Amino acid sequence: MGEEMNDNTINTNGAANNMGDVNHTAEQTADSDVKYYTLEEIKAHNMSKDTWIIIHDKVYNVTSFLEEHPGGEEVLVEQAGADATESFEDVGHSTDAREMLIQYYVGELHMDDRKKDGAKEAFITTSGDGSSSWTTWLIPAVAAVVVGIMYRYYMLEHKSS
Ligand code: HEM
Repeated sequence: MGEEMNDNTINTNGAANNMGDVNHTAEQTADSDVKYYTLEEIKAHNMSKDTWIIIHDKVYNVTSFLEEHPGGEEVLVEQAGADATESFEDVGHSTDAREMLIQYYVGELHMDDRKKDGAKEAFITTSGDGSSSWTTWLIPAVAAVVVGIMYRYYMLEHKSS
């Protein structure tokens, strides 16, 4: 659950997104044709000779980067043709790494293939938190009742002997 929340925060404020957007917007206004790729199209680039990955709904062709990747070629090929956002974020890549993304940018993930947006996930997370705060008082309350009962029994036994 912590991870989900973390992911949301990154989606909203993520340096990669913001930096990417700024740079890509400049490119886009120049020739104003952003390419949108469906998951189906991206999936075709799933081999070491031709490796595309998705990070935060942006599509990157990392074929030429495979051998340079400090984390190794294998991890990238494993994610080839798929969404690597979670693994990319799990590693906690540096700002330098995020800036490097720009040079491999080829387009955007098609709207229909994007996961439901952060707002909905945030809602689920929030309602999840609500139920966990409900359990946070219930558990100590039950524990207190049990301890109370045990104490009474102890006192009763202690009195009679
Ligand atoms: C185009 C996308 C990517 C770029 C530009 C990139 C770049 C980098 C860079 C520059 C580093 C050195 C450490 C740092 O500066 O953070 C690094 C390390 C690493 N990366 Fe990536 N990376 C990418 C994608 C991924 C993905 C998708 C994964 C996981 C599946 C991954 C796993 C790792 C690992 C395991 C390390 C080594 C961390 C360590 O040894 O401490 N990377 N990456």
